[in-house]
Amino acid sequence: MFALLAPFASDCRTDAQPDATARAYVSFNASLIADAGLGRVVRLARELLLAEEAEVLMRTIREHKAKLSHLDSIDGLPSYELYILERAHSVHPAADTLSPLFARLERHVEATYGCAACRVCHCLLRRYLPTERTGVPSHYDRHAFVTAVVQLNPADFEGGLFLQRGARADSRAFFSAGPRDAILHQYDLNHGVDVTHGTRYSAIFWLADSAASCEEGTSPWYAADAEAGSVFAQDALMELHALGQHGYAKDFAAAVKWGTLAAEQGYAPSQARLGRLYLAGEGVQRDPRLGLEWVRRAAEQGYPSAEYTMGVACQYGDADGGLEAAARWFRSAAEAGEAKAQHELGLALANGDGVAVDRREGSLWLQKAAAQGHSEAKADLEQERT
Ligand SMILES: O=C(O)CCC(=O)C(=O)O
Ligand SMILES: [Fe+2]
Repeated sequence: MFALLAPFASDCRTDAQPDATARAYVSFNASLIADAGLGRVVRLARELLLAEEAEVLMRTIREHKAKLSHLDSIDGLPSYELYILERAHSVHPAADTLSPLFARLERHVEATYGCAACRVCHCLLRRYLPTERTGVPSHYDRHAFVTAVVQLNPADFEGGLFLQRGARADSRAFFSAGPRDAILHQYDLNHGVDVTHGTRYSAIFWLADSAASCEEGTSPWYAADAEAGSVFAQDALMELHALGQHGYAKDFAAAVKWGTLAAEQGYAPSQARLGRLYLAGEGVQRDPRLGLEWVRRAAEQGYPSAEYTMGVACQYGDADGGLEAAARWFRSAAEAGEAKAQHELGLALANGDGVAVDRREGSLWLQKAAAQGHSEAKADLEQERT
C-alpha cells in the first residue's frame, strides 16, 4: 500500500476543508495586527485603495466573461480567475490605470516589511459564487514574499479569507475589512477562503522581494529564515526541493534535511510530508517504520491528512489496532473535512468495517466526499442508487 501514497499530492494545498461550526472573526486591534501564532502576523492597510480603484477592480471582474475551464492556481480545479498583471507586466487594460495603486502598495510594503526592492509581481481577480466555487483550500503562498488581499464587496458575503493557526479547520479565523482595505500577510501564513453565504469578489496582489525574483519566478527568501529556525521556511524548502520549484533544484536530500528540522520541531505538515516520503521511498531509502512514526506524530496533533494515512496503515496492518482503529482515524479526519477519509468512513459504515453498520450515516459521508469532488465517492453513491 505504501507505494500508492503520493507524498506531496494532498498536503500543502488541502490541509482541511472548511468547518461550518467554527466561525470566529478577527477584529483588528489598534495596531491593526492579527496574531496567527508562532511569530506570524496579518496586517491591515486601511483604505489603501482609492474608491475609484476599488471600482475599477469590481467593474473588471463583473464585465469579464466567466471562463470556468481556467484551472485554479491553488487547487487546480476549474475556477474563475482573471490575471491583470503577470510578472510585473500588464496583461489587461485595468492594470494600466492601476499603476498608482501598485506603487502605493509597494511603498506601504517597504514601510511595513522593510522591503525597499519589493515589487507587485502578479495581480489577479477572483470570483466566488455559490454555484461555482465557494472556497480555496488552506495553503501557503510559496511564491510571494508579501500577499495583499482586498475583499471588494464585504457586504455581499459571509466568511471569506481565513487564517488557520493550527492543524485543523477549527483553528480558523476570518477577517472583517472594508472594500478599500488591504489585508497583508507573508509566505508563512496558512490561509484560504471559505465563503459560507453570498457572492465574493477579491483582488490578490503577490509581491516579490525584488524585480529579479519576480521576473525569474524565484522565491529566494526561504534560505535565511530556514537557517534561523523558522518551521514555515524549512517546510517550504522541503516542498520546493522535492518538487524542484521556484528556483530550487529538485533535490530530495535537501528536502529531507529541511523537512527533518521542521518535523523535529513538531511541525505537523512537515512530519506528515516527511513520513510519506519515507513510506513511498521517493528520493530516499524507503523506511516504512520511520515513515509511519512521523505520520503518527502528525496524526496525534490532529493533522487530518496524517490521520487519513494512519487509517490506511491500520487497514493494511502496518499500524496496530485493526479496522476499529482505522475507523477512528478516518472519523477524526472526516470530521475535519478530509475527503478521502470521508469516503473511507462512508465505506466502513456501509460494510461494518470496524464500526457498527449504519448505511444512512455511511451515505452521508459519501455525499460529503462527493461534494468535494471525490470521484470514487461519486461512483459509490451512483451504485448505491441502482
Ligand atoms: O480570494 C482570496 O481572497 C485569496 C485567495 C488566495 O489565497 C490565493 O489566491 O492565493
Ligand atoms: Fe493564497
